[in-house]
Amino acid sequence: MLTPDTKPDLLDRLFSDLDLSTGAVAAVSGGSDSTALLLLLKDHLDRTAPATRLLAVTVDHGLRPDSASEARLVQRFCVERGIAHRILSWHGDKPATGLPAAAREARYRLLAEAADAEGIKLILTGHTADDQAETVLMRQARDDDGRGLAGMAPATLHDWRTWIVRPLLGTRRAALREMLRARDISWIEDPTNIDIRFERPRVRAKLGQGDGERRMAEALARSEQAALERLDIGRRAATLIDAFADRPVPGLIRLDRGFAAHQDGEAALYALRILLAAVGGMSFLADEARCVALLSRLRSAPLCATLSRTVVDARRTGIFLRRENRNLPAALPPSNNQLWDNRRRITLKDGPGGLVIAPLGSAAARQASVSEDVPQSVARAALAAEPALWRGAERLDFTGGDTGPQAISMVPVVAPFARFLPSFDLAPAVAVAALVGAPLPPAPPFHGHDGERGWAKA
Ligand SMILES: Nc1ncnc2c1ncn2[C@@H]1O[C@H](COP(=O)(O)OP(=O)(O)OP(=O)(O)O)[C@@H](O)[C@H]1O
Repeated sequence: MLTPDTKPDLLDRLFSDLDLSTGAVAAVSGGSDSTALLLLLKDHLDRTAPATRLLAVTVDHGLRPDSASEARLVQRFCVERGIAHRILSWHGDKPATGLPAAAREARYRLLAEAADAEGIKLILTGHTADDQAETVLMRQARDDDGRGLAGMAPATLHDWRTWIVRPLLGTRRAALREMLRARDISWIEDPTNIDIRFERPRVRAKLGQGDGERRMAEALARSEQAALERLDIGRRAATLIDAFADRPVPGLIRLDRGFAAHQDGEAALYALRILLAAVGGMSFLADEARCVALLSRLRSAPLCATLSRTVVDARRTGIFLRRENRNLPAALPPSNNQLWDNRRRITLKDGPGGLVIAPLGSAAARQASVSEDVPQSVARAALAAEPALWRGAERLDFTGGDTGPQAISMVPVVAPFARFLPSFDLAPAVAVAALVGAPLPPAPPFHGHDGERGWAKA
């Protein structure tokens, strides 16, 4: 446990696993945990690698009257210690519902942009064991499918490019605060952290009473177990995806019929949930109970069903998955780093140049040449829902790529993990990436433990 007189080598263990070669962005709100993170990291770097670039970033969400002055306090704190610091403000529209989730998305986007601008590949946050226990208890209360009980992953890949790491996830908040007090350092108390109108502060308050310590220890033990299980089932699902799935034409996944009858039914179920989300362009895995029913029907008869925006067409020759042809995005000019239908990432070097992206459509798909070993109607229906670039009525290269002076790419993504990929799910994410033609994700930023953390395949 961390105490004020904790030996440097023990402290260093928090960071010694990390590949800090491109530098680090520390996400610092000014609260106790992220202030402690910044100080510990600075100490570690001063001792072990003083030339490493360290940038502290504070996001001003503009949601509380004091947020701007608090950000400036953090700035002063950093300047006094010779730490580079930036304040980034969340401008865009603030939604009336789902505000915390929108704030979180914006925060990570801004942090990733700051890292990108400096060529830094790593963001560190101050999430603690206390945060982890709260997260697990909240998810448990929601009758989660069990995956969520793993809590926060030690690392999460943002936008398939920047790793967010949580080095303090095994450290208690009280220990960090003790360390700060011993150094005579104060921190900002965010009033929303004790506002019991919100769920997390309510859970936090309960953990501070009576048998709170025991409940916290139980929640942490449960999350460790759930994390191991999630890694394990992810690896088994990845093995099945590798063995049973291929992509005969863009937008179409074929599963060998043996997939549905595989003896590792649990892994087949997990693989199916991931594949349905990937094909349908969904951020969430397909519903577990409905997939159980679907898998069992797939074992016996031919069928055609729709789940998670994906048409499941099971025939004698295979189980075919394709994006349903409803509710596809309307024709729109492409914009940079946009996710199209949550299935393609658009990268635009110049302006849209009068181009629009729209589904290929069935008329054009009918003219496409399709390999003989796939049912033609199925292949064409899949192609019709794929994105194409148009200039007026003229269709350009429908798979994207360079279009004359315009450089546009429309690279496949692994929908459920395109924005956030928890390290727990790395193995199936890599398997689906290889399947749909998405680039492989960057390896997690840990020395020597890649296999253990799920980077088992690439
Ligand atoms: N406004 C912000 N600017 C930069 N980073 C932030 C901001 N808000 C949160 N974070 C990062 O996310 C982590 C978890 O956020 P959370 O909201 O749980 O913490 P907090 O109460 O704001 O502050 P702390 O974790 O520092 O006590 C923080 O430790 C910090 O690394």
